Amino acid sequence: MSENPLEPLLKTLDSISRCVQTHLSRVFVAPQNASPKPTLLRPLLSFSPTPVAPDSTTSPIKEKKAAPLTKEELGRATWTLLHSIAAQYPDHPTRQQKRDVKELMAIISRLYPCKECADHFKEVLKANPVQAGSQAEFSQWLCHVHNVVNRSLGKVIFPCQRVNARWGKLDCKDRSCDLEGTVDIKTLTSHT
Ligand SMILES: Cc1cc2nc3c(=O)[nH]c(=O)nc-3n(C[C@H](O)[C@H](O)[C@H](O)COP(=O)(O)OP(=O)(O)OC[C@H]3O[C@@H](n4cnc5c(N)ncnc54)[C@H](O)[C@@H]3O)c2cc1C
Repeated sequence: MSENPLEPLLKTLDSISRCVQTHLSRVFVAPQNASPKPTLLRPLLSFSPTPVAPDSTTSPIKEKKAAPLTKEELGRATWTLLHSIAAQYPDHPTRQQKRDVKELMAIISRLYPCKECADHFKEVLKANPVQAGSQAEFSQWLCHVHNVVNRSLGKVIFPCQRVNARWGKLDCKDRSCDLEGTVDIKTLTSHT
């Protein structure tokens, strides 16, 4: 069996490291009867020939095992984005914002990464043209088309009067996430 030629050296360095660690812990760290945390006593440099597993209690990143998204996960994420856009949509959108929202729906119906869903959504849009004259109108329209998709999949119909309770404005400090729309002319005249 071939042995790593550096093995004896690594073992020696490891023993030295442990000796120094024990000595320093007696002199500097451990008061009488205290049981110091082992992590505090870990040597700054370890020469252990076997790799040390990362400490799961202190490692900040816990990666999810990579796996392709399912159609359902993609759907939930997309509806979350769309209902959040609707919740943040201004009460008095600009002409550009109205155009953008129509374009967004048209793009989703062409590029949504599930072909059968995209094709079905094209039909849904044809039968239900986008209504985005205000926040209330757009969020109700979106709720309705989501229900059309729900119905086609045999899912429960969502009560659209509860859409703002389910998808309220984002929790951003001082409403800093709100989109700016046009100035409300009625509000302006009532202040003059
Ligand atoms: C544009 C689009 C088209 C799709 N087309 C298809 C398709 O053809 N075939 C297919 O298999 N899948 C399709 N999907 C995916 C499908 O709609 C669901 O997202 C998926 O099946 C997961 O469903 P879910 O029950 O977890 O809740 P989802 O339908 O994803 O809803 C997420 C959450 O939104 C809330 N919600 C539900 N309904 C409404 C509503 N009407 N208004 C407001 N909030 C609501 C509920 O709290 C729910 O938990 C499509 C998704 C999108 C975005």
